[in-house]
Amino acid sequence: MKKMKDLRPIIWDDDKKELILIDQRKLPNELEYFICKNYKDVAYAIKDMVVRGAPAIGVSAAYGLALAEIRGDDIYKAYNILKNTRPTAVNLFWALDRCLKAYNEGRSILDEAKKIHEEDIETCKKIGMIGEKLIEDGDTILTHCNAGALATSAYGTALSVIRFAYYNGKKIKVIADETRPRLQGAKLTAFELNYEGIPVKVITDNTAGFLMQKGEIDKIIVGADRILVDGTVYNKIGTYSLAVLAKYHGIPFYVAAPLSTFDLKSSEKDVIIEERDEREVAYIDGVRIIPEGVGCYNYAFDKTPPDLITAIITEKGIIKPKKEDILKLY
Ligand SMILES: CSC[C@H]1O[C@H](OP(=O)(O)O)[C@H](O)[C@@H]1O
Repeated sequence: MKKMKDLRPIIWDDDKKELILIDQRKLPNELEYFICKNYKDVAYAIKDMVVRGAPAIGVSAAYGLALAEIRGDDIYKAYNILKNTRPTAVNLFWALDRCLKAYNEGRSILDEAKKIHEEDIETCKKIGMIGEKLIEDGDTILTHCNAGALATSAYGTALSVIRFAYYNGKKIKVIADETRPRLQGAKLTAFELNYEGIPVKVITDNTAGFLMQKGEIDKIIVGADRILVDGTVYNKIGTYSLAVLAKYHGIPFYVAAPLSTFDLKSSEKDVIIEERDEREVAYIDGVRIIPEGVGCYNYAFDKTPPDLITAIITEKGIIKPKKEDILKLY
C-alpha cells in the first residue's frame, strides 16, 4: 500500500528559534517558506493567510507567543496582537489561552506550543482513522475550502478522512469547490490531493448543486472553524449553502473537527464572522473584475445549523450535532 506523503505546513526550528511556514499564498505554483523570527511576523502570517485553517492558526499563534517569550517581548502585548489577527476560528484563542496559562504558572510557553503542535498531529490522524469508516468504496466526495494538511499540522480534518479512506484502499474520487474568493479549494485542496495521487477535480462553487442534482455526489465532508455546544458550525463561506443543498438532495453532510474547534461557552451572538478586505473579491490576480465604485461583501465564514449536519467526526468518535453528544466528548 502506498505511503502517505505527510505534508507539514508548520515547522519549528529549535536551533534558530524560528517558525517556518509554507507560504500558502504562493501555492500551487511556488513552494516557498515564510520565516517568522518574532511574534509580529506570526501575527502578519495569520492575518494575511500565509498560514490559515483553524488548527494551523492555533499552532502558529502558540509559537508566536513562544517567540515573544524567547525574545523578551511583552507577553501580554504579544498575546493581544496575536489574538486580534482573525476573529472566528476558536483554535486561535484556545491555543493562546493555553500558552498564557503556562506562562502565568511559570512554565515554558515554547514547551506548551510544542505540545499543542504534537497533539494537533495526533488528533488529525485519529480523525482520519475514525472518519474513514464512513466512506464507502466508489464514493465521490465533495469538499469545500481546504480542511487539509495545509489547514492543520498534518493530515487535515476533512482531508484526513479522505486520505485514510484512500490509503485503506477505497476507490474514491474527490470534487473540490474552488472556494472564492481566496480559492483554497482550487489552490490548496487540489494541490494536496494531486500531490498524494488522490483523484480530484475542481469545480466552481456554483457547480456543486448541479452535481448533487445529477446524483454525482455521494457524501460531503467539510472542516470547521468553530462549533458551538448546540452543534452550530462556523466554517468557510459557502458551507451553509452546501448543507442546504445536501439536505434537499438527501446527501450525508459531515463536519470533521478536533475538540480544539469546539466552543462550549459562546452563543451565536458572541461569534464574530470575519469580514475581509473587499479587494479579495473585487480583484483576481491583481486584475479588477468589478466596476470602480461598486462595493462587495467579503464574509470569510458562515454558520450552519445542526439540523443540516449528519454527523461531526472528532478524534474521540463520530457524534450527532447535539448538546448531549458534544458534552460527552469532555
Ligand atoms: C481544518 S479547519 C479549516 C477551515 O479553515 C478555513 O478557513 P481559512 O482558510 O479562511 O482559514 C476553512 O473554513 C476550513 O474549513
